[in-house]
Amino acid sequence: MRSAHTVEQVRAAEADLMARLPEGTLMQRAATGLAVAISNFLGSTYGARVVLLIGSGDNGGDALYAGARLARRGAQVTAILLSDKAHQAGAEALHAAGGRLISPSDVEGLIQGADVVVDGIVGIGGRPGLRPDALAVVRLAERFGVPIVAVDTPSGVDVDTGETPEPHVNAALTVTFGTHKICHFIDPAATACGPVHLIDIGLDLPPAEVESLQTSDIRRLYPVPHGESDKYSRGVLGLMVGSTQYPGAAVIATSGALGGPVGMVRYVGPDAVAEAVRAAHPEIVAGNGRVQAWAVGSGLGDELDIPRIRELLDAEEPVVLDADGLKALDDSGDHVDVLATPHAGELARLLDVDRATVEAERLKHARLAAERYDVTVLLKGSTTVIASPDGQVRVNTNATPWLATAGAGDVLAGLCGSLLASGLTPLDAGSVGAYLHAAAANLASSAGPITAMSVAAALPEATRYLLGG
Ligand SMILES: NC(=O)C1=CN([C@@H]2O[C@H](COP(=O)(O)OP(=O)(O)OC[C@H]3O[C@@H](n4cnc5c(N)ncnc54)[C@H](O)[C@@H]3O)[C@@H](O)[C@H]2O)[C@@H](O)CC1
Ligand SMILES: [K+]
Repeated sequence: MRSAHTVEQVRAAEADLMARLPEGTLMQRAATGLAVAISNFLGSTYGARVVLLIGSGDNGGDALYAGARLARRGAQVTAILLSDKAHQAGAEALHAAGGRLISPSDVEGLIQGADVVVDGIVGIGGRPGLRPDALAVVRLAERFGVPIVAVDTPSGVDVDTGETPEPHVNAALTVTFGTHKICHFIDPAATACGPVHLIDIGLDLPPAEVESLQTSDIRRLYPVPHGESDKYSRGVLGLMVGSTQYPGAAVIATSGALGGPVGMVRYVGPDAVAEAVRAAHPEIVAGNGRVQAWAVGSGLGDELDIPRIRELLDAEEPVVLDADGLKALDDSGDHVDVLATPHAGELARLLDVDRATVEAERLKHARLAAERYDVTVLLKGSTTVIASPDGQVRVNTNATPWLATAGAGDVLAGLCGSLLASGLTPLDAGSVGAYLHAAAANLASSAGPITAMSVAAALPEATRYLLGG
């Protein structure tokens, strides 16, 4: 599991460790890792032209010490001082190593000729936005296509929320220390980070508020059948999806469900749709019967039956509630067994705000809806946020933009239903489902277009690969 801690948690852990170590040890650990990461990014350090953007705090200190290391290995390092004060010992170290320190005037030629710009403007002490001098230099780097390596966080983003209300750095690589910060996982800031490289500086951290699954977590959580398993004990999923208006949703969601761990799928819906589902998937059983979980809502269109869905929500079995089905959600009941899977527009309707607000503040709104409706909310998007009513959050960051295609949500609903039916909690089902869905999309896509059905078809192979088969 990758963890993202809040600034407050990081500061407390740093203070604790610093009290036990000689002064400056942590910054040296950070700067050493940063210098190695920049070297690797550059490929060759000797003769490389490195420009450091230096703010007033320790983030600039990290950049200055890393710059000194690079200068000693033959790089031409220039630090642009963007504040009246800069980390003094760091500035002295850079000077002693042969680096230059300059003011931000007349730097166009310097930036144009740089191989890399290192963003040491602000880190976890930063507020959103960039001051005019910093913004001007960052814009120059963008104009000349010079890659920016961000120290700890891309300056200007909101570190604890992943929001980007003001101008900020867009990094080609972010090198962070001790633990991930929330902005590394949650869009739009996560996109501004580029790939994130974590350097261990020995912090002892409390449990994280925000986590992101890795392959080892999929192996730990996936319900792999064993010798005693039969189709019932593996779980039976009931699907109430699709309509005569949208029969394709039923076929696609069924593909997603059958690509998951469930032992059997029952389809409940109009006869004509059941026929279409059976034609595509002869394995399914049509009609009501005992199930361990439901997936409800995708493509119901005008045939949405709110009282029937509310009956399912009130029953014992856990439910994935998708698309049109979300209209049945009310904020009065106890829905802890429900995994709601809205996109930003649907979540906006649930919270009576506009879609752009949800997209700009994804973590906040996923948490708000989880709390208000007492459900686990899986907010779909480039980074998918899964928030449970008890405050735990998981984020999926491995999706390909090609996954933004019609029917992909139906696959996810079926897959998450399959995971719920085989016994996972809504938080685990949502986070494992989002991970596998993205992994299958990556496999099917190989950087090209995909269809929802090709994503569903790639689920077994992606799962086999992740489980180590
Ligand atoms: N505390 C520690 O032990 C360690 C800290 N490290 C580094 O220290 C950083 C935190 O350092 P600081 O607490 O000094 O804070 P920063 O360097 O992030 O910010 C410095 C100051 O900049 C000002 N500021 C805030 N927003 C701004 C903005 N938008 N534009 C311009 N100036 C702004 C504030 O006065 C703030 O205190 C971390 O991100 C990390 O890079 C690392 O060296 C690892 C160890
Ligand atoms: K930074």
